[in-house]
Amino acid sequence: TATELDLDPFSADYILNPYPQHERLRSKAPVVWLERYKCYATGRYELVRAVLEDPVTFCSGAGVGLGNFNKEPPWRVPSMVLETDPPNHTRNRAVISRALSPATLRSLRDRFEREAQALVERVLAVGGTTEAVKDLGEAFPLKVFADAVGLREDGRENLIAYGNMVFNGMGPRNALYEQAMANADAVNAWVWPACQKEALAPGGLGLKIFEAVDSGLFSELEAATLVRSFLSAGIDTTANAIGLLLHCFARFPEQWDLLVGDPSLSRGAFDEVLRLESPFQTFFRTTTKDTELGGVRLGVNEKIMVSLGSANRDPNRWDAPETFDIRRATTGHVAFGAGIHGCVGQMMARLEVESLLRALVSRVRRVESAGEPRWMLHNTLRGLESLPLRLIA
Ligand SMILES: O=C(O)c1ccc(C2CC2)cc1
Repeated sequence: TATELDLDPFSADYILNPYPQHERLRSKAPVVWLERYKCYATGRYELVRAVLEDPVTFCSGAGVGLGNFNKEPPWRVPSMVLETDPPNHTRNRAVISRALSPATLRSLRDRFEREAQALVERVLAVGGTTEAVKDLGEAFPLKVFADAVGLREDGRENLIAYGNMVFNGMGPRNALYEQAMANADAVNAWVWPACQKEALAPGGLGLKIFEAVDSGLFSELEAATLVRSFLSAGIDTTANAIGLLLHCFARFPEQWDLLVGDPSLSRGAFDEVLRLESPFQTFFRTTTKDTELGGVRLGVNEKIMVSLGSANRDPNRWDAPETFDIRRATTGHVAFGAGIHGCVGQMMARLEVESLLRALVSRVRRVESAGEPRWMLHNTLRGLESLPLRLIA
């Protein structure tokens, strides 16, 4: 059976300084047993990929958090993409993938770039000091992505709260989970109506999903649930990624200089931020049979935690994994997951972040710290609670 490791990935100590813990996880054994959470865990790049790329042995239908839907009911109606397995997953994901087609993304680029430029000008107009998580990280996706989906303008702050419910809800029933769920009813009272056909603006991604209803593929309820996936996955993830990106450039100004000198490095820069910081830290899968991984025997219907954060810094896969190098060859990082559940919105995320990054690079010579950043305590996402910066034009 698996070697035990006394690790608490959901404790403040771990969250505030995860890297020594990742090293303990990788070096103890290929796969360990966390008695505290009664689940397996691995942080090794090769084994994380092996789990994510074998959805038959390691399924998503019992949830991708610590909670096992075979043992306890989920807090919300399961996602038709994230929390399903083939064949339903295949059919459902195709609808979302089609709505996020390259043609659709190309049609959004100008609007995203204009919004990014306007946002950067607003920050510079007040002297360049900014609370970057709120003013840039959250503000940008809440505007451009929510507009692209066709969401109502009022009440969009609920999307941040809902993302916290979705992602903290993937952890154990700890204080972070309970805090996130504190006003679940009020947040759900905004989110679910916002996913309905009559609430969605013409020409948006939301109504594209409802077109699949017209073709008899899905019910209205299913279409609304698919739209809910946009609201669940498309805001907090990107918001935290933007905060982490700005934090990286504030700490490594020579990398900013490189980018200012060659803005075409923007795409690689975003992927390197994702590899180094992994905004989405931990995923779970559930074993569908007795199996073995890395030579370790695993029982059936057990949860296994895969640490994306650890895999993206595994020294057996990456040279000098703790350095931030925007010219690094980042192909193969698992910040967007891997395999059939690999992030279906990653090209949207890249369009958003590159639009913002190019707007910043064209006007900002230096990204400087303007005070001590504060890390967010969160069961699943890695991000900053506060990031005071000064953008020097
Ligand atoms: O379909 C959903 O609701 C959904 C929620 C969260 C994610 C996380 C993994 C990025 C993905 C999908």
